[in-house]
Amino acid sequence: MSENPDLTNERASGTFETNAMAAVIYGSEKFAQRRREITEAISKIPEFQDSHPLVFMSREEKISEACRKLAVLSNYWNSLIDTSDEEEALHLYREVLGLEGHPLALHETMFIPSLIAQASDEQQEKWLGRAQRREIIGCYAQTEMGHGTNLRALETTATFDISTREFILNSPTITSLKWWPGALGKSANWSIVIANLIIKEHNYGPHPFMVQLRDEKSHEPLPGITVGDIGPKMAFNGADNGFLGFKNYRIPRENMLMRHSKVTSDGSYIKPPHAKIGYSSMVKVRSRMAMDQGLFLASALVIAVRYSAVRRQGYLEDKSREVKVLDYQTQQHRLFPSIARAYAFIFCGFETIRLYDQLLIDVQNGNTSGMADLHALTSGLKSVVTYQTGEGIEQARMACGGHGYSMASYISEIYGVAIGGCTYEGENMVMLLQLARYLVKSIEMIQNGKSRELGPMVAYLAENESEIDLNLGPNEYLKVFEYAARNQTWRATEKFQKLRNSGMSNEEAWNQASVELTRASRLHTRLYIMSTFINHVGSIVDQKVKGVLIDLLNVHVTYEVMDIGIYVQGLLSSNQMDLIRNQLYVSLETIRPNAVSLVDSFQISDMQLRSVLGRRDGNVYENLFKWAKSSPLNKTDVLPSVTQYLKPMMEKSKL
Ligand SMILES: CCCCC/C=C\C/C=C\C/C=C\CC/C=C/C(=O)SCCNC(=O)CCNC(=O)[C@H](O)C(C)(C)COP(=O)(O)OP(=O)(O)OC[C@H]1O[C@@H](n2cnc3c(N)ncnc32)[C@H](O)[C@@H]1OP(=O)(O)O
Ligand SMILES: Cc1cc2nc3c(=O)[nH]c(=O)nc-3n(C[C@H](O)[C@H](O)[C@H](O)COP(=O)(O)OP(=O)(O)OC[C@H]3O[C@@H](n4cnc5c(N)ncnc54)[C@H](O)[C@@H]3O)c2cc1C
Repeated sequence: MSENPDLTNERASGTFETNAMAAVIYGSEKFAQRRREITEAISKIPEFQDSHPLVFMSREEKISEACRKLAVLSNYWNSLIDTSDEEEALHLYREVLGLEGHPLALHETMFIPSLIAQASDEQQEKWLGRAQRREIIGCYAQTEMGHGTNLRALETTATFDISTREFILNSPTITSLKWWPGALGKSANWSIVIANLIIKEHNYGPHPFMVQLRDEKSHEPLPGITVGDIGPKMAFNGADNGFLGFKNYRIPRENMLMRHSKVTSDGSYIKPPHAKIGYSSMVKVRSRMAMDQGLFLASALVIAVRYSAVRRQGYLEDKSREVKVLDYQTQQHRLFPSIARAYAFIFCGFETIRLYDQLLIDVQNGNTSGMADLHALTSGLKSVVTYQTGEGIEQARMACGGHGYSMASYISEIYGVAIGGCTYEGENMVMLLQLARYLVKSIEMIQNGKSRELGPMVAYLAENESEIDLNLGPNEYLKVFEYAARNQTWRATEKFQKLRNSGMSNEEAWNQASVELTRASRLHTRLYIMSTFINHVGSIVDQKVKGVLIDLLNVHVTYEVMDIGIYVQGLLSSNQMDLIRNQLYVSLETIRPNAVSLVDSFQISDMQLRSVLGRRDGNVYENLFKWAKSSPLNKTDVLPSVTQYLKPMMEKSKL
């Protein structure tokens, strides 16, 4: 069937090449090209198609479908991608497995990275190759039923038995059961388990251990292990998040991951070079989250923008033809700032992935000095992007009206998966407070006359306000954001200090200042996102692409500043606020002809989108009808439940 002419016209009105934009989004022409090649190759392999729409499947069917595709994938793996390239691998996974989770998700995102970061060279020799060849399937078991945030209160123990040189793992209480780890329930046969290291009755706190859970031949749980699935979730139902308990389960001493902390055979403990080095797998995932969430948001926007360009409802001036809903200013205001955020998140994502890779090298070379900075940055970023992604996806759903609420849009699934990110890898509020610790310390450095020692990301906290001339462009908006973040950080810090100086304990003062502190963290992070966006656009060579991204940046800076209006009242007059508001409306109009091309540029395939509304060809209505007819409820005209219950009820009522 040919493309919907409304979309053809939209594409014709774009002022740039989507392939050139994709090269900017994905960091290089080479990778953007590789993504297309991988997508193209996959589309020719029929076994990769869903056997029927995932949304009509039970959990068991979804998991089985994911396993089926993984088995097929293992035959093609080496021919489809450069296996040493993590981004290619992740693209392949997204295309084939989608976003609902699968048995290898944690294997790739946490198990292998933990082995790389935490296992000694000998341990890597033993396990890493096996994991990379997928001879074993691993997961990351840290969270317990009773504790996820407060890692110091984890209850699982790994007690060193000097006589046998083994660790004995135990789950002493119900609340100590590992609870949530992805792929633990039914798929993984090995796990990195975080347990308290106990030697001669001294608790050295949480450490990572490599633990075999299931027999490699029968896949049956090993004696001493209780393991299973935790049941259905809001989303991610293609994943078997699990529970895990240990009863006097013994593992060799060599199974404690010993790149950094060590236990010798006589039971001596060797400290790591940094107390939190064992938390690096979390930092790794957090450093990926801006990118992953940017892509979730992008997916919802591809759907909503394409659909809004073919959905006609109501009239503007021309009463002879209904208007595309994308032409309503309210629709543009609902969608376009989110397009800008999706771009901004992806740009930040590439930056934090690069920073993590660098940190990994530094740490392997004994330099841990960058850990605190990256922990603070990624803590704030994961919190802000997950929250704003959730907001943006929900707006995208509403922008699709009634059909947005149907699973045919697939937006609800994207939403459910994306907002999981507000919780996993550290609950958002908790992570904002981690960043706040860093910001408060920075203010204390300024107060102690050490401004010169501040890192580049917090140097603005020591600066004075300057005059703002909004006609000068994005950098002036950055100054507005700096003002807001600086003011809020000082205010929150001073509140905390005042409470503490009044005699309150440090903890209680912190608690009573914490809402204000989280606000400071959000503003600081949004400033970082904006400045990364501005820097990125500044570096673009293709002038057509650059021109459109400047327009998108204008949407971003004006929308973001309007959104934090309350924090800039002392800086901007109401006339200046009006000016910004009007600039935002102008920017929405400017970007309108490029809206479809901007979302096309994400190059997210129909196979991955799984959305009837977001189809690239825009042929929504006929496919919506086809999709509804394929619902299992429509297999028969009369359901057994009608025959069994409703008919007798109606007949009884007639009497
Ligand atoms: C393969 C294809 C898949 C496709 C991929 C696509 C998309 C992705 C989609 C899905 C992913 C799927 C599933 C997600 C998997 C999820 C996994 C998990 O959730 S794993 C579990 C994660 N758990 C957490 O994040 C726990 C959160 N809690 C913590 O991190 C810590 O407990 C907390 C809150 C930081 C406090 O730690 P604690 O030990 O109590 O700290 P202290 O108070 O003793 O000390 C605090 C000081 O330590 C510094 N600190 C803390 N963490 C770090 C760190 N990581 N690095 C450096 N420094 C750290 C902290 O700043 C304090 O320093 P100061 O005292 O202020 O100097
Ligand atoms: C989809 C999904 C996948 C997951 N995958 C894994 C996995 O593979 N492996 C794994 O180990 N775990 C996994 N988890 C668990 C996840 O990491 C934890 O749920 C998460 O870290 C939050 O911890 P919690 O559940 O203990 O929340 P809680 O800490 O109980 O949070 C409850 C409330 O208390 C507040 N709170 C808690 N502490 C503080 C504080 N100090 N200050 C202020 N407020 C506070 C929080 O902000 C929140 O509002 C997953 C979770 C989900 C949802």
